[in-house]
Amino acid sequence: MTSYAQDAYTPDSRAGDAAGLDDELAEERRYVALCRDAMTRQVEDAGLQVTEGQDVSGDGASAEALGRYLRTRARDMAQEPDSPLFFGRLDFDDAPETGDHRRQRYYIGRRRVSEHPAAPPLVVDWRAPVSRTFYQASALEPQGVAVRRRFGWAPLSSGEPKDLTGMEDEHLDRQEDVPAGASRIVAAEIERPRTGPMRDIAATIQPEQDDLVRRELADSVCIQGAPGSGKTAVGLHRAAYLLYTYPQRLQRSGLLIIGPNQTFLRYIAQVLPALGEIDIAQCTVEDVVAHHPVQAVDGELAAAVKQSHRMAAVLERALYSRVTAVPDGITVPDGSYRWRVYGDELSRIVEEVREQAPPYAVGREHVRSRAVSLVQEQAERRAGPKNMTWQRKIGRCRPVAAFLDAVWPTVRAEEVVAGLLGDAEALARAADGLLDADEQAALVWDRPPRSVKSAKWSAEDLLLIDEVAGLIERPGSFGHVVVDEAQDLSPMQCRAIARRSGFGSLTVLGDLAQATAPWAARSWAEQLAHLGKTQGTVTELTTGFRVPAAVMSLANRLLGALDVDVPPARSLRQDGELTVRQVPDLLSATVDAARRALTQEGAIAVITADAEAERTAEALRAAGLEVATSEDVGTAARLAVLPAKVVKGLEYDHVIVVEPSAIVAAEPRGLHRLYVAVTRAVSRLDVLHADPLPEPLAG
Ligand SMILES: Nc1ncnc2c1ncn2[C@@H]1O[C@H](COP(=O)(O)OP(=O)(O)OP(=O)(O)O)[C@@H](O)[C@H]1O
Repeated sequence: MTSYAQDAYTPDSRAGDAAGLDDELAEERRYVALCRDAMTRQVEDAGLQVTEGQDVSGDGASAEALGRYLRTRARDMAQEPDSPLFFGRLDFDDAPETGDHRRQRYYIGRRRVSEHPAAPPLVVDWRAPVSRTFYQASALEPQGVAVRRRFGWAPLSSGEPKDLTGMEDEHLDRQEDVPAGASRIVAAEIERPRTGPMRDIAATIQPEQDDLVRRELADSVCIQGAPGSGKTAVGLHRAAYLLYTYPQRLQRSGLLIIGPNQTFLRYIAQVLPALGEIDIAQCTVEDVVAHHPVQAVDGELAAAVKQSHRMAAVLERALYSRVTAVPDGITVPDGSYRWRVYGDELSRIVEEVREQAPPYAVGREHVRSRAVSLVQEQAERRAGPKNMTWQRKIGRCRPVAAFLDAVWPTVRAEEVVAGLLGDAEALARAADGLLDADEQAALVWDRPPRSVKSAKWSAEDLLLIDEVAGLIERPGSFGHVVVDEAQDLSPMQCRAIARRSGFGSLTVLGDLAQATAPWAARSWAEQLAHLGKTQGTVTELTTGFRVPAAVMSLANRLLGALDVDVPPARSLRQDGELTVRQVPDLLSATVDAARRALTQEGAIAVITADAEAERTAEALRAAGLEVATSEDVGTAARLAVLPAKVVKGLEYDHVIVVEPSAIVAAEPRGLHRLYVAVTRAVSRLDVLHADPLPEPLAG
């Protein structure tokens, strides 16, 4: 049974029962008022704790962190006095077996609201265990729920804050539920105009999405999802869920979100704070390995080789080529004694440590301590027990240090990489059987720098440095890492992420059909192996929440030509418009299309081949239109002109794709790029072309 108070939507109508509905709505509004009061007190309390926080914490740094946290919380709450306090209600069946005939009732919202910390919540956090039922219960499996109520919030008039305006009930106890496609409240959320950055979907998470959001922390999950199927949304909500459910473990080890570029990170930046999570590291994979500024650009072949997994083996060989044969035995002075350790004994130590394959720096220390043990055995036989201070002294004495520096020298990652790129012979030795002659030639620097310090590194070099640094010393592992647009990661980028999640788990999000990088993944099994999580499970999402059916069918025609093992997507949305027009003058047609688009609500993107973006933006500006660029996505003018390379992950109400054949021709995986471009549209897609359309779209 669905009831909509403002705008009654009643398949099983209670027509004539409008008065009853109004009463119920009035009752719910009273509950809103109660929650608002409690919320106001929470804000005041948080403000108070800010002041007190500075006095109670132990040291300056933690006082600052605590103060910052509390201030942010107080600010968030203060900024949201009118935001919907809850979006759902669950009424559970009576429990006659316990003699309890009151219906247990829970309101579900983005954050917990209570009159004081120890009181039962007025609103339960969407991540709490009981909230799972809100997302999962169905007529087939009611899970004890009698009625699920969804609330609609909207401003009563324009400019007003949002108010409770409607509700939909599903009587699961009478086997009635409303499929997602038929729910007015879900439809309103999906079809709302997009302005500004991405928003959370806590109110309308679908059961298959909820399943993924709530997987356990230890599970590594990989989500292959059609465009607009909610991969990014699921990844961000999973991050928020994990932080709520495993606070201690994740506070210790941390949670990291990796996105494809800064434009994308700006676009998603608001979702986690809106869900109550602040201070979560969000960065690109380039940021992860940013040991130095990028000051050089590699040629195509050099870049491709450096991104390939074969490079990992080359680097490992190069690093361990520094571990050399033991010259001779050593003599260690110790007061009036001289201890002799023979070369074959030392060789055995080095060999055994090498076999154990610890990180390089740890290996060096193992060799040192085992050499000291050999000395210690002799010393103790002759002169009695030796303590730690003695061991440290022997470990640092000149003969032992010289032996170590000879057979297992300390080394910096930059030196190893520069040693390869600056020396064709060294590279040939390390790359023998792994890279062919052309590949090796592409890697060697034309003009080696005078010193490692003055080397100018490319983006790919930083990956090599990170790989070697990881062999020397393992970096700390995050408890969980969410990786978006993971189909585009190269094997070496995957390895950089694997090093940072070795003891943690991963949420891997992507779409093989949207893979545009030259080294992009062909299968998830392969990508998971590079990410160090072969045990990760792959789940498909095929229902699109963004792209209307008409646009999706155009995209599915492209999909057929992409040679990827991905099922066609279906859209939940029957609205939307698609036009494909051949025009004599692209620029003036683009200006006209943009003008028409501006007469409607929402955000508009003009997507062109990379080389055409600037010219197109100028033409629109010359026509008097205000135009944003990729730098101010989600913040400035409604109309943005974007090169095709930055639109991955973004969405716009109205998309104008200009000259598809130029987008396709601009790069080897141009058809994939076009697939990404056309699937950015939420409501309307205009395709403008002067040249013939690419093959799969023609005819
Ligand atoms: N359950 C849902 N309820 C309402 N909106 C949803 C839901 N799931 C996804 N959406 C919306 O659909 C749009 C697409 O979601 P999202 O960007 O997460 O998809 P995606 O799979 O990452 O897309 P792409 O592959 O194109 O990057 C977003 O506006 C998101 O808010």
